[in-house]
Amino acid sequence: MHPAHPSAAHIQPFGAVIAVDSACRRVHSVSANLGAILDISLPEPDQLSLACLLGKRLSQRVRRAMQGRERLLAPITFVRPTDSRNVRYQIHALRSGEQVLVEIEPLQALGKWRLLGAVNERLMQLADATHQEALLDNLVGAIQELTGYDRVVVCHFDSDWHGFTLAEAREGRLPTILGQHFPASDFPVALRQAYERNAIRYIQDVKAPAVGFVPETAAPSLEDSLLRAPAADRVRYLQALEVRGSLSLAMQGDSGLWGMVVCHAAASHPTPPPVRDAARALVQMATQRLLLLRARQEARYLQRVQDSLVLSSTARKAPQSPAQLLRAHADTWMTLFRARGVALWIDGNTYQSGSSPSPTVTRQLVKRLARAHDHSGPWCSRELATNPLTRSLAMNKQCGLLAVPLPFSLEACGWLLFFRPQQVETLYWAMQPSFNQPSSSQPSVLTHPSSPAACYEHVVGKSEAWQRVERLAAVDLGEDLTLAISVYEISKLNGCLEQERKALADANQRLEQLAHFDPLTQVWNRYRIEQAIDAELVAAKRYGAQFGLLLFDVDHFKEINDTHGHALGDDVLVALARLVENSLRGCDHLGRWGGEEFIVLAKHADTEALIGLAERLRELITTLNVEGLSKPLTVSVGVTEWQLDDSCKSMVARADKAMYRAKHKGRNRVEVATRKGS
Ligand SMILES: Nc1nc2c(ncn2[C@@H]2O[C@H](COP(=O)(O)OP(=O)(O)OP(=O)(O)O)[C@@H](O)[C@H]2O)c(=O)[nH]1
Repeated sequence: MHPAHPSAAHIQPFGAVIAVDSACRRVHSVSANLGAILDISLPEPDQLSLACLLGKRLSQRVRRAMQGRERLLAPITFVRPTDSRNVRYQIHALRSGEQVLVEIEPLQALGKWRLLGAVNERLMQLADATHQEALLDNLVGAIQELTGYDRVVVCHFDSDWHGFTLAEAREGRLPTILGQHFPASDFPVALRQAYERNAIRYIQDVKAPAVGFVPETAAPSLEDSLLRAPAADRVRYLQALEVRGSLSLAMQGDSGLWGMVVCHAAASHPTPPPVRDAARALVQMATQRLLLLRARQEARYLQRVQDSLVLSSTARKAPQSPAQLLRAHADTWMTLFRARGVALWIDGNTYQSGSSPSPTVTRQLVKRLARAHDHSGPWCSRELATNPLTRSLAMNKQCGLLAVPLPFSLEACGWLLFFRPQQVETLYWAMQPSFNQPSSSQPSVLTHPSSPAACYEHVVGKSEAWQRVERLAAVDLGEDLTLAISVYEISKLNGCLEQERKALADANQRLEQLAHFDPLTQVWNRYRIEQAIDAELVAAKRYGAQFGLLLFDVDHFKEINDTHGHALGDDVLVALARLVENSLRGCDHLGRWGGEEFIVLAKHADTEALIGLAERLRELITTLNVEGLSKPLTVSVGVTEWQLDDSCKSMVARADKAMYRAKHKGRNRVEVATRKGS
């Protein structure tokens, strides 16, 4: 809406400018209309000082107010009597390079209190607005009413600096431009910066003849002057919009220019300084309110994302794998981030949902991101087909990407990837964009010009833009996911450790079984019964406890094997061991000494008790019934009691001798070892 070029040193005729040195004393040049505006005749400029133009007191006041300042904090008003009446003026001053520009504007009489009342009422309404739409409608309505312009719009800048009219109030003399776009070339960087220094631009009448400076050679730079005359291309531009008078007010967001309030009039439209200031106050209030509403909206969105971050809290109780996480949450995430596809890339594995590229393409994409993206924040693009990082990847269905690194450790990184499809957007341009200087951001495809001053363009190859708040929320989600997946990995490792621990315990148990038990009969083996005898010997020596051994051997076992087979022989040994073991006291132990020989370790027993036990066992064994066995089973038993200085070997040897004696004496009997070991 505003061509960029600063005007040459000309001002608009409704005010006058005095260019003085930086100390506000010596006059360098004055606008040619100064005499007419102040109703005085001017001497030659090189004879002039600010004091002789404004009077000593006023010039001193200006000098003091400008000390150490870039511009006056508040305008200074003064009254000058002329022949017919007193004329009120307003002075504004600002520095421009090495000079100070003193701008003088006559003030028309205004219904001051009426203005204040109207502004106050509107300020209250703006402060109460609860939605952006209502707020902006209120704002344009208030400014239109206050200033009387034919058309007042709010124009918001998108991420490409194209302007878009969001709200409009009209009196009917100019056509609507609501919902239309203005190309970024209308708002070049220099102009945007100028709005940061001076929030108001005002053109009373584009057709008014511009006023030069005297002497022309000393004309100042008027870049930030409110009085500056519009440059020729701006005049053409406004005329193309059928606009003669314009007032623009910047809306400064927290990260630069959010938008502008632009007032247009079809005819010359004098707007007195107090009205401009009141309009500016309304815009500032509305901008503050807007920022607050947006901050609240963002906070609500972030809260929704936070509410979806149940992962880290539930993760500890029931850790989920990346695939499970994606299955459970992909739909919620896609809704929150307005995405059609989501993918997780973790440790070389891809998990995806919705419209995402193939795992191979995802792998390539992640590799490139890891190489090119050098900080921990998110990476995003809405034009994957033209972005140098992604243009050679086959992602036809995906047009926009928001990629968040998941920092698992210094070496390992995963990625959370959101994909958006192309969104064909129709931009309604307020006038033929080619009207202005061509620029890279100028739309290239234009179709169906519906009128000389309006046309529309289909913008292809772009997804919806990723909002700042979405990028912030994605980082939150990324951190939460990193935590949840780490918890899962740790619990998986713990699970493996637990499995290994159990396997080790099982192996130890098997080893213990092998080391201590006879594999056929499952009673103690020779090694274990020897251990038990040794332990008992220690106890006996220390406490003098009585104990003894019964060594028994199956009679004619070879015959059983030979007659019925080795397998039945085995069955006999198993049945015999079971029978004897079950008949023993809990403190006594049975062990297989080897072949068909067994030992009973009988505790707290003297010779008499040992003999009793041996006889009981011998008789019991004759009752053993093994299927297939034709004759009753008998054993020969050697009994020995513990003697001082005994060892396991000596005790077993004595029992063995006694047992052989039993064999020799006819088998199926009990023999007690003598003290000497015979
Ligand atoms: N089925 C089976 N036979 C075994 C096992 N261990 C040893 N034998 C057999 O037991 C038999 C023992 O025979 P011998 O030592 O001649 O004694 P015996 O036939 O019992 O005769 P006496 O002891 O003199 O009554 C041998 O044939 C061994 O092969 C075993 O675990 N299973």
